[in-house]
Amino acid sequence: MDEIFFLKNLLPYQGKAFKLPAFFDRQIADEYFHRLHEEIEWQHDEVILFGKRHITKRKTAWYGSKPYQYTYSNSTKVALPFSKTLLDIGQKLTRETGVIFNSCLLNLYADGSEGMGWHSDNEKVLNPEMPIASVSFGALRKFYFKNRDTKERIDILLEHGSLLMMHPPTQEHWLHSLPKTAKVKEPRINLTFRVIKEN
Ligand SMILES: O=C(O)CCC(=O)C(=O)O
Ligand SMILES: [Fe+2]
Repeated sequence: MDEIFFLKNLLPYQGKAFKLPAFFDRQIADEYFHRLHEEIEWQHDEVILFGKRHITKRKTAWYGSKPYQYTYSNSTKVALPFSKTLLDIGQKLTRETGVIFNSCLLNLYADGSEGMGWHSDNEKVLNPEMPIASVSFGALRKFYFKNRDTKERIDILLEHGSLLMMHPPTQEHWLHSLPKTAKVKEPRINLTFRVIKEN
């Protein structure tokens, strides 16, 4: 699979991350934001922390080309079939990157009071040789990488209509997070297209 070779690697070592700030032009990105907002079966996540059930503010959804199961924080989701918009976006990703993504995790952040803590996308079900493609619509938000060993932090911005590609071995060495911020009052939708291992 080809990397987008003419872009600068955002990570100084132990990984590869590339950003296309305007993967979708403004008008198409607006249209996708609205379509996804309406079309996707958004649900609040249930997480169990120290034995206590919590409902997250952030809304999520899990889609795929097969009913793949996905487990995190003690809850298992079964993928819904790719919607029209997700198929369109997935096809464009395949045209531009050569990768066939078979699943997509979606997050809807109502405003800057919602974010995502430090983690890496290294679940066992994912094919570790394949990149993860992160597409963002809506509010401009900061996104951080942090190296597991050196703790070095790399700060980037994820624009409306942007694509962030994270290639192996990024997930092994770098955590990422979406920091909360009081400045952002608008919603944002993020899609991470992934490749689930086939047995
Ligand atoms: O919203 C984002 O940009 C990050 C989402 C993310 O890291 C994830 O879904 O694993
Ligand atoms: Fe992630």
